[in-house]
Amino acid sequence: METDAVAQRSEAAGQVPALRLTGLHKAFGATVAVSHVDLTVPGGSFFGLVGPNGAGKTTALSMAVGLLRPDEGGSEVFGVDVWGDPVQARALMGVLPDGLAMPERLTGRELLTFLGQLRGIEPAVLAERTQELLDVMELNDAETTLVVDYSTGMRKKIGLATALLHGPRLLVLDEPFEAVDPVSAAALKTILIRFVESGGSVVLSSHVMALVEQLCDTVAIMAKGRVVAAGPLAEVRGERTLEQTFVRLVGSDEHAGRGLSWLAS
Ligand SMILES: Nc1ncnc2c1ncn2[C@@H]1O[C@H](COP(=O)(O)OP(=O)(O)OP(=O)(O)O)[C@@H](O)[C@H]1O
Repeated sequence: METDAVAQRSEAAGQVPALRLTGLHKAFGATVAVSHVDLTVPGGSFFGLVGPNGAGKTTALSMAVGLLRPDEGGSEVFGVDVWGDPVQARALMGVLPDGLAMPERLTGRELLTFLGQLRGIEPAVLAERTQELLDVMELNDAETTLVVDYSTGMRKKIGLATALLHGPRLLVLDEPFEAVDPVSAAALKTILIRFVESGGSVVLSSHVMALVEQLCDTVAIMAKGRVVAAGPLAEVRGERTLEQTFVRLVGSDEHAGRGLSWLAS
């Protein structure tokens, strides 16, 4: 299904999309990373963005949330222009970017407290949320560990905690499960499912098709900077698995299965 059809369907249902990208375009020199992408994430959906390495997922999500200025096009969060009204747009969303930059010489609790204070969250509410997030993310044992000394998976978890802290309506998560151990991943999945069940919307990018199939109700497949399929999961994959659909649309590597013969010799 074309993404315009998704937009028409959600508008017909009287819903403002959680995220709407229109004509987003970005080139780095001669490399077109994202090519005039239109994408609609319906409110209340659990949206998975998949694509091979270099497809443009991180670039598209960075522009969507206001971290990277597009060459052309725009992004709206619940109808709020991300570039026109960044303060309101940022209040509506929580973001887990790829390659997180955050104050690192703080413990997890100090980091959440500091960011919560910056966001003007009332002290008692902030203390309660911080404790709850550290509990749920199982970061309590690392009470005295500075974020700079966290493992990659722990950094993902504290990053997700900072994204959730102000109670956003939309979460935009770039590879949230990368390097996260299975036990922590199960906890993160539960948090995200609960978030969507309570009315929140999630957009996540991932390479792991099984995970996207398990969690997401709506998906988009990107390749070479373009969206090649988008819509409800069941419509995009049809009778196939998402992985089969992905390989069919994106194309398998013609070199796969051949070459490197010296490895077996
Ligand atoms: N800052 C940059 N400078 C130059 N080229 C860039 C920059 N950021 C991204 N690119 C290029 O843009 C293209 C898209 O990259 P992007 O990181 O958005 O893809 P991706 O789908 O997130 O990939 P991956 O799954 O490997 O993380 C790639 O060709 C990449 O090399």
